[in-house]
Amino acid sequence: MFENRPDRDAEIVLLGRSNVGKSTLMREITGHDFTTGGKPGVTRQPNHYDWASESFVVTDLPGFGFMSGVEEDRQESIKTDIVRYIEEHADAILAGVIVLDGKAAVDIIDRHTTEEEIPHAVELYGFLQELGIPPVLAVNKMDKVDDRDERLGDIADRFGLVPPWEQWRDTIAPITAKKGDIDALNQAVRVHLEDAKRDDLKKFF
Ligand SMILES: Nc1nc2c(ncn2[C@@H]2O[C@H](COP(=O)(O)OP(=O)(O)OP(=O)(O)O)[C@@H](O)[C@H]2O)c(=O)[nH]1
Ligand SMILES: [Mg+2]
Repeated sequence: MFENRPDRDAEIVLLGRSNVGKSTLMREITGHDFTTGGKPGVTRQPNHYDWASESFVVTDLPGFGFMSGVEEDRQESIKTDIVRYIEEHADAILAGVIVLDGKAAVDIIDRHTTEEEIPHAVELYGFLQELGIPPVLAVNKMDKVDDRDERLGDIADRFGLVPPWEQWRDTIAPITAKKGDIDALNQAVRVHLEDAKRDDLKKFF
């Protein structure tokens, strides 16, 4: 179980498969350097960044899905811990940012869509909605995507959002975290902070 969460009454969480760029995005949001790496499974415990003055914390959760050198049981238990964490702190969480690799996401989702299986990211999206947490899809690594609108339209479709993707700017945010281009995400998060009547936190995004 994850146990190092600071006691704060407002939170934004970053979720997503390993290696999609969660910790890189965390660095861009907070200005603080978190360990990032080329190998999946770098982050094993949540990274929390909190502002004492505002009772606000941003949390970079460990990646789920395939992690090199991590046993399957361990991967399953990380997933269970993530689900429990979200359930436990649902009242505080004002948005759940699901980070996707813009270039790989559609293929990964399609590969895992069968009669018995829902892809993790899609499952997580529905899970957040059930708990009343607004999900935001941060479509990262857009620097590697050439057919931008088509790709974003496919991603919208896979999450049950009717294309064109531009109708869903509160939910779909194309970004390139590595280059600090995260404006679309900041805008989406600000909308949800406003909805939660937490305009005081908009200055962080
Ligand atoms: N091309 C490109 N690469 C990126 C971008 N953002 C992150 N990366 C790279 O993707 C790799 C993984 O980034 P991390 O931030 O460590 O990913 P993570 O999701 O935290 O990974 P885990 O901790 O393993 O779950 C690193 O090599 C980053 O430099 C981006 O916008 N574009
Ligand atoms: Mg990480």
